[in-house]
Amino acid sequence: IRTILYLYHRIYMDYNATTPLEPEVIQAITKALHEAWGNPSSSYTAGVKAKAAIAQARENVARLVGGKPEDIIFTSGGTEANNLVFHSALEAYRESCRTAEQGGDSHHHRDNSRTSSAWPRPHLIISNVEHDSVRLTAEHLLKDAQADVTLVAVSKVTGRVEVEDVLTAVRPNTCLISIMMANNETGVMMPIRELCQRIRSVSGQRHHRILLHTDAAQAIGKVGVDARDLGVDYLTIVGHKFYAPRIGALYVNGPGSTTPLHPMMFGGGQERNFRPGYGWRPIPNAELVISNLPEYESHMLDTRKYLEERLQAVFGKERIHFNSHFPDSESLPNTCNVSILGPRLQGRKVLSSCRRLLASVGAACHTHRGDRPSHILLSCGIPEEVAANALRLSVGRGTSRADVDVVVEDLRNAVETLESLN
Ligand SMILES: Cc1ncc(COP(=O)(O)O)c(C=O)c1O
Ligand SMILES: O=C(O)CC[SeH]
Repeated sequence: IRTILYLYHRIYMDYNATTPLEPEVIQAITKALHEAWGNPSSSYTAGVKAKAAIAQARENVARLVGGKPEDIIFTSGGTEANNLVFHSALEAYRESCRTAEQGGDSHHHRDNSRTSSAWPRPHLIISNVEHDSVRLTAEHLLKDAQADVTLVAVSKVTGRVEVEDVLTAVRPNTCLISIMMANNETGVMMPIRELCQRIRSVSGQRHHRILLHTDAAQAIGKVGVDARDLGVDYLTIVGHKFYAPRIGALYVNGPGSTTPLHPMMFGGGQERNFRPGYGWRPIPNAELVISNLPEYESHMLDTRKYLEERLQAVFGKERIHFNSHFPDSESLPNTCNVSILGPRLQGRKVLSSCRRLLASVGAACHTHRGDRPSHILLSCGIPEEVAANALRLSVGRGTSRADVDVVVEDLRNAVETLESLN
């Protein structure tokens, strides 16, 4: 029975969409639910234990991203963290306008009106391959006439944002540049460190500070992430991408002092009033990544390379197009975006014909787009008929070469079935 079960259990290769909880994390959560259920503000044992669990988690997340515990603000997830960055950047811009209007006397009574019409609207710069929680936030602010927005197109040669293109987009009223650290569909990594260095080199003589944010959701747990080495002001952390609970956090370099941070909600003072309310707090899952990242990274890279070798061996190099291969770009170790060429092999059709493989054709939040090819791939210069056949295969810490063999055989059978249909 076990053999039959094994032969027919599914193989998950959609780790960029979300990850399962590590058993150790489930145990830690269960223990916390039994013992540290109190209100962290309460002085009795259950509350003291809850407060200690949060402090430990904060310390671990800070170590995970190269920050200090006081730099970590827990949120409900990456979407909230990204929205908090945009909200804070606009508030900071309005404050700098008000201060300038009052002759630079920041102690003058605050004029609570919005930025006077004398000042241009704040300007935001994002890439054209951002996650929807960045793209749609910027789109809303544009439609609501709260900000001007520039989408910097990724290079169709490298699949990544080029620093010069971002610099060219900078205006006197630019207040935020938000570029993701790694793309969730292609796995291509963006030149965040170089971008921050170049922007800071031109920021000195500006009236409006340019705040720098990277959404590191897809990078954490796969590659090393060091916010201070990158030089960002904000960095988004998403728990369910590295086997942690569905929570998020925002790294802020000195929240409310070095870097502006303005709450979107008001309440009981939690998170130093930057993000009040008792959401679920992560169990110190970050420790696993801190201790094991080199092994995780090398294992995922080995598995992905093996997957790519087997795909070419089974289908032939001429029938396989790797949509995540850009010669001059770094990419995540675990992501293989691949198209099996052929008029009947659209990605969704192939996946629905598979009996074992669980994967996606692109971002989970784009499933409403139906059979339209991914705009991310089209933005990277992938031809439409190739993008239509895309399969996003993202391996995890535990994906084995045996899993790869099963998946490639499953794909071979699916393609054979689809191509035999008249
Ligand atoms: C790149 C990226 N940013 C942000 C998010 C949103 O995070 P959350 O699902 O915690 O809101 C995700 C995943 O869903 C993501 O892949
Ligand atoms: O890329 C994914 O599937 C998660 C973000 Se929608």
